[in-house]
Amino acid sequence: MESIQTERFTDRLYRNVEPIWSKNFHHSFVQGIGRGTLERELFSYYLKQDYVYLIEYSKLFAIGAQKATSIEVMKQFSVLLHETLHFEMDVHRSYAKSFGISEEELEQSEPTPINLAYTNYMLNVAHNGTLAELVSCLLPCAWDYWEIGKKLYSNYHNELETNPYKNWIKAYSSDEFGALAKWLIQLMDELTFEKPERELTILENHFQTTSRFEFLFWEMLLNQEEWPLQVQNMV
Ligand SMILES: Cc1ncc(CO)c(N)n1
Repeated sequence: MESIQTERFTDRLYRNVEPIWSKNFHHSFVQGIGRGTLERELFSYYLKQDYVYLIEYSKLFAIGAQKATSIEVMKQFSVLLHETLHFEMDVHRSYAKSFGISEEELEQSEPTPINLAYTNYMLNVAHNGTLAELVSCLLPCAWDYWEIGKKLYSNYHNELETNPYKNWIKAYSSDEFGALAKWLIQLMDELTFEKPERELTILENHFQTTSRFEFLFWEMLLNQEEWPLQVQNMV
């Protein structure tokens, strides 16, 4: 007799945001990274904005460890925190170094309104919501970047050696980065097992919202959407 495989919650999440993730992959900023044609100045801008994004994003892993109810889950969040601060942000730091941007300059980048809205949304949910809500917010960041990395690698691997962004593509398509995303997917399925629809809908909404923020982030980078009305600090 055939066993009936019920759909995992993360399959449903994936189906739900597929049109958004497809737009993310086809975004001209992302394709510019894949082809290696993205202007260096725009990539530098990305490095700075993404660096301050990652500082806030990595705090979600610390809050995840705090909200975990088992040592296994705590350990895994501490691995995610470590890997983000070291492995992932090292990619940014080494690109910045080769572009003549100091670590201090990276850290002091002023987040744009979209960047700030995105990290604040996630941190608000992380502080006030359940562990499942926290995971549903950060999952598109890890999972969609992995999808983008894998697809860029498979579409452009022939030209990779001459692509200035090859280390970025290699990092996000790597098995190491994939393993972190896969663990979060598995955790999402465990945390939602046999949960009522009313709770699942809330998670689905967070997942959609942060998937849309991913799109807005690429748009913001391409158009360099800064704050209006620049002000100077008084010294
Ligand atoms: C905006 C953004 N989303 C996701 C990731 C992947 O961690 C990243 N580096 N930046």
